[in-house]
Amino acid sequence: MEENQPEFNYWDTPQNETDELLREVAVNASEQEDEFSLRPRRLSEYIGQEALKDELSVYIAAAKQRQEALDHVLLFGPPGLGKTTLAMIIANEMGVHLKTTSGPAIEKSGDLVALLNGIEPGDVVFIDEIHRLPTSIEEMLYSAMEDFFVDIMVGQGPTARAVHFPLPPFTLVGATTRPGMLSKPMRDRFGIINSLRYYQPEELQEIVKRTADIFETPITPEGAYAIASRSRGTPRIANRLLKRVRDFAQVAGKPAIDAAIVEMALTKLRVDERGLDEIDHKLLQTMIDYYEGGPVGLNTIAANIGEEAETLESMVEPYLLQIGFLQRTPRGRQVTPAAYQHLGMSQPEPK
Ligand SMILES: Nc1ncnc2c1ncn2[C@@H]1O[C@H](COP(=O)(O)OP(=O)(O)OP(=O)(O)O)[C@@H](O)[C@H]1O
Repeated sequence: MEENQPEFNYWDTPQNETDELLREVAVNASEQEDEFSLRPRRLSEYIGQEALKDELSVYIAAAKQRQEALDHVLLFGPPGLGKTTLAMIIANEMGVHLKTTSGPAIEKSGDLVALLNGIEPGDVVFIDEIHRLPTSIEEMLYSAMEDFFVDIMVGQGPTARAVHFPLPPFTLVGATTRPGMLSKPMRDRFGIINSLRYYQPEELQEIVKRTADIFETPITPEGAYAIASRSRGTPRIANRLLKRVRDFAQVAGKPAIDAAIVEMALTKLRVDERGLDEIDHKLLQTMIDYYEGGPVGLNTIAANIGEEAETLESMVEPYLLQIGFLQRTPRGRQVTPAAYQHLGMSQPEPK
C-alpha cells in the first residue's frame, strides 16, 4: 500500500447508503426466516448432490488443516436447488462468518466495500446471481479475489483520490443460474467450480420427510413421494408444495399427509403429475396452438405469454428441457413428442 494513501472507512464517508442496504437486508431476512429454519446446517444433513458434497468435504478439510481460507467457489444451476444453503454450510463447516448479498444489490464501489468491510480471515462472502454484477464492480472483484485488496476512487473532480483497501484472505462463493453470462476472467478466478443437478424423486422424498419433521406434521412415505415426484426436481418447490398440502390436510382433518390428500391438493393448485404448472402449460400450449410446436424463438414465446424471456430461460425452460418436453434447436425451441403425449394431443405431421 502506498504510504500517503489514507485508510478508508466506509462508515465515515459522507452520503453513504448503508441504511438503504440494511433496510433491504432486514426485509429479505423476515421473508427468508421460514426458509432459513428449513436449511440444513451441516454437509452431512444436506441431502443428495453426493459428488459435489464429497468433493467439497475434501477441500474444506484440507483448507482447515492448512488453516487457510477455502478457495473461491462458483456454484451454478437452476433456482431453488440449494446454492444459498450450500454457501451457508460452507461457512458453517469452515467455522467462519458468512456475509450474503446478490449481484443486483451491488451497484456502486461503496456497496462492495460495505460488503467486504469488517470481514475476518477465512470468512465466506456469498454473492447470489453473480452474473448480474455491474462490469465495473466485477473488475474490482478481480483484485479482491486474487490479491485481497480493492482500490476505489473517493470524491469527485479535483478532490477525487484513490484509496487502497486491503482485505484478509476470504472465500467468495458465487452462485448463478446463468453460467454462460459470467465473463471468462471472472470464471477463471474461481478455484472450485461445480454445478448442482436436479434431484431424484427419492432424494426429494427425503427432503420432504425432513421438512415435515421440522413442521411436526405426520406424513406417509407415499405422501412424501407424491409431493417429491411433482416438485420439478427442486427442493424449494418440494418444501413449498408441502406447506400448501399441509394446509389442505389440516382443514380436511387428516391425521397425516397421504398420497390421496396430495393428489387432491395439487390438483386444486393445478400442478400436474409431472410437476408442470400453469405457466408450463401455457408455454407448451402456445407453441402448439400458434407455432405448430416450433421451432420458435424464446423472445416470441415470451411476448405471446406475457412473461420475461429471462424468466422463461432461467426458471421455466430448464426443467422442460431436462424432462425432454422441449428441445433447443438452432432455429428456436421445439415441443417434443413426449410433451404432446403428456398433454394428450397428437403431433401434427411434419410438412
Ligand atoms: N440438499 C438439500 N437438502 C435439504 N434441503 C434443501 C437442500 N437443498 C435445498 N434445500 C432447501 O430448499 C430451499 C431452497 O434452497 P436454496 O435457497 O439454498 O436454493 P438456491 O439454489 O440457493 O436458490 P436460489 O439460487 O434461487 O437462491 C431451502 O429451504 C433449503 O432448506
